[in-house]
Amino acid sequence: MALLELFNLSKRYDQHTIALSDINISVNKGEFIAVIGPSGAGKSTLLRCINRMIEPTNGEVTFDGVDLLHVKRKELRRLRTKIGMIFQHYHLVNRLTVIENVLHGRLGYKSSVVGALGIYTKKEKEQAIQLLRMLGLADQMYKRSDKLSGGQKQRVGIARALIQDPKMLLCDEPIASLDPNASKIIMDYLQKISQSLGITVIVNLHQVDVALQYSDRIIGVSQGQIVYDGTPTDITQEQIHQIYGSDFDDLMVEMNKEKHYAG
Ligand SMILES: Nc1ncnc2c1ncn2[C@@H]1O[C@H](COP(=O)(O)OP(=O)(O)OP(=O)(O)O)[C@@H](O)[C@H]1O
Repeated sequence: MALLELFNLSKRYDQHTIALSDINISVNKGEFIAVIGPSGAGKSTLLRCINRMIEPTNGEVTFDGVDLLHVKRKELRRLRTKIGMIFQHYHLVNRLTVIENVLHGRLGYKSSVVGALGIYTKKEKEQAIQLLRMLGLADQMYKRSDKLSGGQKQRVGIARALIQDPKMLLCDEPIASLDPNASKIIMDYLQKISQSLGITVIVNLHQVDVALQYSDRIIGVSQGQIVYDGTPTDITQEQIHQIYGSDFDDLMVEMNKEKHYAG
């Protein structure tokens, strides 16, 4: 059985903006999927419709056998703990320490009172420490989060998502604010997490070369529709051109620049 299925998923923001139309995707456990496409194609909307951060206009989202669009609030909250989210701008609480930010990932499991008091079990704290060690942040645990580099902040974001004990991670442009070195570290961690923990990863990316390098499957989105769904080895230059349309030339210039910097 697929872990996630989208049937005819559509999102219309207003009369003139159809961000997604009739998206159909079936995702298996452990898959590493890169969603690529030009700016405004609908990548963010797609990711956010999956966990209902954005309400889809039509269609169905089935996650782990449950119809997500018709569950009650409480059940949605429970299911969302199984879907970790990673953001371009990290969404950390700056004045809190690294470990406190990671523990925030447990809030979905707690009543609002217990959560507001910052009460966490010994087991949760041990798990936070273990995750921070795994992500190379053992020395940073008690630092304020705003003292970290971008790449370190994103690793805190990953630890916060993992402490939820998720079955799937949705990553919305996780490396768009990072330099190539930090980007590589983050992508390597996401790949390792997917491979060693069997967690499904869906990642929106601007960088086609990164998508080709890391994913098992590429979903190309253009003007709210899927125009490619297949392996990175099968995708042709023409298909990349079709996905990016008039942005294709800029993309090639960017890719060449990155190659140049990488030596
Ligand atoms: N809150 C909103 N209200 C109205 N229109 C929106 C809203 N959010 C996004 N859109 C529009 O929906 C379309 C898809 O946007 P979306 O952000 O999903 O694209 P994207 O592929 O993630 O782009 P980018 O790569 O630039 O982040 C765009 O035309 C955008 O202008």
